[in-house]
Amino acid sequence: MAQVKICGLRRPDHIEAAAQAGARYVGLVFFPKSPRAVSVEEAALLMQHIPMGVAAVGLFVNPDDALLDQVLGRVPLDIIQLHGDESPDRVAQVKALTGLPVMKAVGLSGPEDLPALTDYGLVADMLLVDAKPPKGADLPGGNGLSFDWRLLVGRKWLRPWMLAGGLTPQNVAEAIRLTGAPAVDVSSGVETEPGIKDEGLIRAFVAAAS
Ligand SMILES: O=C(O)c1ccccc1NCC(=O)[C@H](O)[C@H](O)COP(=O)(O)O
Repeated sequence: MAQVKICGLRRPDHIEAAAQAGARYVGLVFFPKSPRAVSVEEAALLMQHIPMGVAAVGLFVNPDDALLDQVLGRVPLDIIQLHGDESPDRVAQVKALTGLPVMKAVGLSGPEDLPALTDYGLVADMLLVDAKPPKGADLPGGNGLSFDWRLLVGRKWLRPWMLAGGLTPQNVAEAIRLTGAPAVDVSSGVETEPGIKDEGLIRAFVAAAS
């Protein structure tokens, strides 16, 4: 039914499990405050376990040019995911600087947040439609929170998009049915605790989404 991205992978065996299960994207988090963060060295090693046909997505939060250069000098990512407060202009700059497709995360909590998807659709290559983090949250994503999927019913954007936020093996099929999402992204829903992925949950999620 939908393509799957498993985000926040930190172990080679989990990357291999995700790929074998049929995930089309794996996410590596370059945000030090995250329990899923990887160093540049760790990421370079993890890349060796990502097979052809599976896209490596690097997740950044308000990265400066130096961080992007440093990571891309060692880690041949396929897609840059921007998950901070990056403006549309900054999205365009990152595309130009890196030469890579950029996926911009947009947090939703109500209809007032929907216009941002149109704005970013003009510059980003892909959109990640996520739940808006709670005020004061430590992380701008990966909080295991969902939003009201009915906000998305009947809507279309200029770019390919993924649905994220509080998805689990139990609810992902219903989320896809309701929203028509062509792709889905998960982190907390395939973990036993923050940052600790579970192979069985990864397999169950991909099976439920596909
Ligand atoms: O996962 C993180 O730790 C993270 C940290 C900082 C910014 C974004 C982060 N994750 C974003 C993702 O791509 C998640 O997959 C997405 O927000 C859904 O997360 P979840 O609700 O936990 O499945």
